[in-house]
Amino acid sequence: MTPAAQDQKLKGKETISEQNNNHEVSVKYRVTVVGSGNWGSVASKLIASNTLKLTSFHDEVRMWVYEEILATGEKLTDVINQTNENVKYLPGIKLGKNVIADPDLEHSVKDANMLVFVTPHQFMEGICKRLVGKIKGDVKALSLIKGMEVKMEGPCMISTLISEQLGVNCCVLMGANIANEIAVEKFSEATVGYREDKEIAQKWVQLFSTPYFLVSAVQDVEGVELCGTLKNVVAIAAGLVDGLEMGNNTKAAVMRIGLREMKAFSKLMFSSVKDSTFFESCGVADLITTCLGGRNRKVAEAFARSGGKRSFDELEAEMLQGQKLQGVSTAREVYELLSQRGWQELFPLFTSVHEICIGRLSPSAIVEYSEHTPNFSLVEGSAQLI
Ligand SMILES: NC(=O)c1ccc[n+]([C@@H]2O[C@H](COP(=O)([O-])OP(=O)(O)OC[C@H]3O[C@@H](n4cnc5c(N)ncnc54)[C@H](O)[C@@H]3O)[C@@H](O)[C@H]2O)c1
Ligand SMILES: O=P(O)(O)OC[C@H](O)CO
Repeated sequence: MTPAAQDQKLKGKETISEQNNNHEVSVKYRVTVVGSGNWGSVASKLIASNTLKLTSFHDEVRMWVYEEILATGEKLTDVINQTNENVKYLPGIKLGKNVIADPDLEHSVKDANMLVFVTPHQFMEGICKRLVGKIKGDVKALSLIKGMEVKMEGPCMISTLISEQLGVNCCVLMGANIANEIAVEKFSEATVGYREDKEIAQKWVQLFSTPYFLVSAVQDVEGVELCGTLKNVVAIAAGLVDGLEMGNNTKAAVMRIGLREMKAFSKLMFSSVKDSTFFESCGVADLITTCLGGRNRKVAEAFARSGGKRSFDELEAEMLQGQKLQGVSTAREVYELLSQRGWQELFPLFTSVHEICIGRLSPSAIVEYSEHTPNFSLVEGSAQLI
């Protein structure tokens, strides 16, 4: 049964039982979105359109905003609540009157039983620390965050960070999802990754699905999350290729090699990762859209055009007006894991992206073969490891 049909059935039940003065619908979920950047704002809009329609959710969607003062001197939160628009991160789009911006993190989550996390990944450790002991006992979490942390024992996915620090079930939602396109309701797909509880995954599917946003669920949290995370490194490579004006064949080659490295790396880190996940929206589709139209690609192109003379930080600040890249830090994190294991040569694309980002190699090294630069043909070696 589709989520819409499920809810229709639920609504039917409620009407009938209301007439009988016997409510069958007892649980109403309250949703808070932690994060309000470009994707955070679009996610709030999607959710808010559904909570109005679905009887098992409270209408109001609370959105935690990392407060900032705009050039006008006004607080971003006040402007969002007055205009119903995130004028900084998603200008021109109405979020829905039932989206309430809240600058107080602890206050924004206190009544929620469904928490959607969508901030740049580097801020999540601090956010989780602040939330310990501040959320309800029965909370379910969903991470839309593409990124990971590196610990002594290996990669720590953001969903694991959330689960472990807050003691909650955490699913993920990733996909070919350039936020500005979904904001204007262009058709897209997404993948929910879940661990064991299919019912919880279906609740997330229901909360996000619209006729223009098709969501499906797969039982592979790490696979889905690693796809979303690692494609940002490949997007940097694609942007470098664009900046070097190498053309479509080269870009396609970089995408193919990148996909192989994504799969090999994911399966080496988590043996549970499924091959089929790479054919979902979170896999090959996200890789394609990011390499064609994402922010990582755009800034990497500018970096290559500057001959590597301008830093990613400088270009990010100039070109993205407060939005954040995830690919450069993810390349560093992946490199750390590869170095810990002595695997750099098995992942030449991931390795060279990091070395280019830090200025150790020139941007053109992404397509050069020499004894001093990583040899792409070795990518076959990484495939043999799995
Ligand atoms: N934008 C997209 O198209 C898109 C699509 C899918 C997934 N994602 C992923 O969603 C996540 C969030 O990205 P986004 O696009 O919503 O954000 P963004 O890059 O547009 O905006 C940056 C956000 O970080 C906030 N911020 C700045 N400093 C902070 C701090 N110290 N603590 C907490 N927050 C701070 C800003 O207020 C802003 O909300 C990322 O992991 C990204 O990869 C983005
Ligand atoms: O703009 P990017 O490069 O952060 O990519 C955006 C989304 O992840 C695409 O699905």
